[in-house]
Amino acid sequence: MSMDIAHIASLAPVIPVIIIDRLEDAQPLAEALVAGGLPVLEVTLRSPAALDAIRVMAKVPGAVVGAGTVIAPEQVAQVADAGAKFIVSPGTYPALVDAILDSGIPYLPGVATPAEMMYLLSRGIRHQKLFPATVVGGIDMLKAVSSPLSQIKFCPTGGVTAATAPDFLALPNVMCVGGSWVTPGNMVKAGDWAGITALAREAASLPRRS
Ligand SMILES: O=C[C@H](O)COP(=O)(O)O
Ligand SMILES: CC(=O)C(=O)O
Repeated sequence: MSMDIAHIASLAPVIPVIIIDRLEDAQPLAEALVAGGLPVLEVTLRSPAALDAIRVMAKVPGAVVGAGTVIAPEQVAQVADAGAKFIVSPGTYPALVDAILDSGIPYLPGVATPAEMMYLLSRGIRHQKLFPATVVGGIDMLKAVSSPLSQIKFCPTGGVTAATAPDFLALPNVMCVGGSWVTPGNMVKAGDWAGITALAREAASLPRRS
């Protein structure tokens, strides 16, 4: 069954944003996050291992694995081939939107300004990622656009932490948040999967308003 982005975003309050340096970490990391209650995993195309990591993680029971840092139209076929269930981009532009909508893969595009939000609305995209959230206004930005652009639900990402995630999730126009705090590089390097499951469990228990 194919899932739309609203459904995927509804599966957990936090989407871990993951950089895989060693392919052998992919499976245990995905298992640790799913065990902690975070099934939606964004593997960023920022390392040579990323596409293979998506392939490996997609086989982990319960995981819904997407590709992040998709910045060029030609990457869409690559992530589709790897089995990505959704696509995230840090920003957006028409040729990228065209390629991703054509692929039929659920899309969570990054936006930083009302103009970009409105452009995406004009393309029928109501679920958007505010990025880099804390740099472009964070909570204040989300509150400011909540009335004029009330159709949009956001996944703020970039600078969100365990401490600030509850404030974002309390906003009515926030569906979930993204962040790397549940996959600290030192814990991945050390293979501290139990520690990552504990972080994921905390994140998965965060209440959200919408
Ligand atoms: O590039 C940043 C990722 O999207 C996540 O950001 P973060 O490390 O601030 O949580
Ligand atoms: C920032 C992010 O989530 C991305 O690179 O797609």
